[in-house]
Amino acid sequence: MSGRLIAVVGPSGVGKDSVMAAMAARRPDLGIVRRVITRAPDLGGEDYEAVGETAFAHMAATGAFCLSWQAHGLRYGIPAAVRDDLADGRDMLVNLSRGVLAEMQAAFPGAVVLHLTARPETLAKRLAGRGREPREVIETRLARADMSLPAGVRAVEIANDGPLSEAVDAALAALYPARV
Ligand SMILES: Nc1ncnc2c1ncn2[C@@H]1O[C@H](COP(=O)(O)OP(=O)(O)O)[C@@H](O)[C@H]1O
Ligand SMILES: O=P(O)(O)OC[C@H]1O[C@H](OP(=O)(O)OP(=O)(O)O)[C@H](O)[C@@H]1O
Repeated sequence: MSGRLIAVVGPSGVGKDSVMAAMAARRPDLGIVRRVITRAPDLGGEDYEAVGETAFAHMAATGAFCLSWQAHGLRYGIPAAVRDDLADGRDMLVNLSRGVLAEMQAAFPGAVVLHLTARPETLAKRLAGRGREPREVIETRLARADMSLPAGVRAVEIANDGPLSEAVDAALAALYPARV
C-alpha cells in the first residue's frame, strides 16, 4: 500500500518542525521530507537543503520539485523524490505553506493535513525564543498568523499551546487510530 503525504501547516512559531521531529522520534517508520530552501545554511531548526536563487530556479525548471512556493522572502521546494518514499509505503511528514494546500491535495489525493494552532501570544514568545529571525521578520511572520486554510481543504486541527507531547499524541492518534 502507498504511504500518505502528511502536510503539517500552521503559523510561524506554532511548532511544526518540533511536532514533526517528535512524531518521527516516536514512530521511526515515519519519514520527514527535507525541504530545499533559499535560506542561509545551518540556521538550525529543521534539516533543510540550503541553495542559492540560481540553483533553486534551475531545480524548479528541471522538475526537481513536486511543489514549490515563496514566503517570507524565501523560496521553498519539495523534492519530487518524495513520491518514491510514498511508493515504498512510507508515510512522509512535510512542512507546507497553507497557500499550497489546494495544489497539494490535487497532486496527492490521499494526503492528510494536520493544522497546528496556538494563541498569538504563544507564537510571539516562541519565535523570540527560537532566535532564528530578527525582530522585524518576526513581526511580518506574526502578521500572517491567522491566515485561514483554502476553501475545501479538510484538516485535523491540533492545538499546540500546551506541552509538545500532547500535540504529538493528538497527531499520532489522528493518523494511526488504535484498533480496539
Ligand atoms: N509545545 C511547545 N511547548 C514549548 N515550546 C515549543 C512547543 N512547540 C514548539 N516549541 C518551541 O517554539 C519554537 C518554534 O517552534 P518550531 O517547531 O520552530 O515552529 P514552526 O516550525 O511552526 O515555526 C521553537 O523554539 C520550539 O522549541
Ligand atoms: O503560507 P504560510 O502557511 O504562512 O507558510 C509560509 C511558510 O512559512 C513556513 O516557513 P518556515 O518553515 O520557514 O517558517 P517557520 O518555521 O517560522 O514556520 C512554512 O513552512 C511555509 O514555508
